[in-house]
Amino acid sequence: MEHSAEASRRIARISSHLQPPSSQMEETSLLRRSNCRSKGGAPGFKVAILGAAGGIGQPLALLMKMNPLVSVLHLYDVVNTPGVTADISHMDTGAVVRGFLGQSQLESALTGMDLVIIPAGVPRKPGMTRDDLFNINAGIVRTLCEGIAKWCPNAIVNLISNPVNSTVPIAAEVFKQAGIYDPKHLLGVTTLDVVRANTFVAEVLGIDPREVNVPVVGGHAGVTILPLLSQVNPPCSFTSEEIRYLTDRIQNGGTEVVEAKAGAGSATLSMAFAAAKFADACLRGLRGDAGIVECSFVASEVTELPFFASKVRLGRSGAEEIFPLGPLNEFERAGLEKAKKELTESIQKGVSFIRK
Ligand SMILES: NC(=O)c1ccc[n+]([C@@H]2O[C@H](COP(=O)([O-])OP(=O)(O)OC[C@H]3O[C@@H](n4cnc5c(N)ncnc54)[C@H](O)[C@@H]3O)[C@@H](O)[C@H]2O)c1
Ligand SMILES: O=C(O)C[C@H](O)C(=O)O
Repeated sequence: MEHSAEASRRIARISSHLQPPSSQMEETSLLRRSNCRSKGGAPGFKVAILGAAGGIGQPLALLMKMNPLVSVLHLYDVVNTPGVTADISHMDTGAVVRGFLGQSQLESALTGMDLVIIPAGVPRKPGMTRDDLFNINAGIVRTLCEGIAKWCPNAIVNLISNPVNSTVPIAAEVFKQAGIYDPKHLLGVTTLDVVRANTFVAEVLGIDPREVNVPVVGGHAGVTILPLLSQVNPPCSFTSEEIRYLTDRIQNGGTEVVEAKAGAGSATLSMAFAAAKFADACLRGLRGDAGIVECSFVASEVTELPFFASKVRLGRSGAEEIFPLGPLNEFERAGLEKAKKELTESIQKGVSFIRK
């Protein structure tokens, strides 16, 4: 009785639920997703994360799935996206999540996207500089940007992969070669420097970090990270000892995390928080909200360098306005000269990688 044909069919059905989920989950359920009544068409923006299975990518995927402005979330990586996608897709928030694995699925991952966030690439280990990542990450960023140029040429791009001071110029050159470059669409993510600066300044002042806003300009590596402590909001003053301590801690915040992780990578959780904050600002800008201002490493005429991080106003077409640096004190002017010297080389290295 128990071994009737019907019982065998039931067992087969149950075990089909236990198979590892595919990226779309369609093979594993009796009711296929395509047969569900959901139209998956809630209003909102379509966002892709490239490198979504990594240390930053996973918590960033979680945070973007929680963002009410996101209607569709595409998770792309060269490994492990089926598991990450199955996991994130069970969150009862609005965004529909789809996973994509490997180069052959890059086209589907990118087609129709409004915003592409790129944390793909290798992180630092103790003793390394961000520039030591160039040889591996430059090629990864080039390939992914070639895909963006082909399949979502109008998307806003948030570039996280290090060295940001070189990967943003690489992306710009790829887009120029493809004939689709719009400088307003390409934004290097330096939000973690601002997030750290707000935290460390708040600690020194003994106030809530959510009430602090520190502009951080220049770039995203060592001395190119230039906190403008004379322009902190709310206005405040520091002793010269506090200025030296804060500048050093903000410039070396990344290294502080790399050393504490002792070989297990660099900042991932605070970075996912910062990237989600910046992506949300970009989406609010795309929606047409007024007065959205964030620091970002963008094509710029604020200095004589072709790229520079400073405050930008985000709008429907991306980085719509780039604000000048404002008055700097003597300490900051000296810091600016050091930052520009290193930035010039990093930018040139990125440009040459594509033009060579
Ligand atoms: N801009 C910033 O402030 C900031 C902060 C922290 C880390 N980062 C940088 O972000 C990058 C990622 O850091 P992480 O800790 O998440 O590293 P990770 O190694 O944990 O994750 C990187 C992910 O990228 C994926 N990947 C590799 N090649 C790929 C490709 N061709 N296409 C798609 N995905 C690919 C890997 O499979 C992996 O899942 C590093 O370069 C790191 O230095 C930048
Ligand atoms: O420091 C790193 O290598 C990662 C990142 O750029 C950071 O600032 O934390």
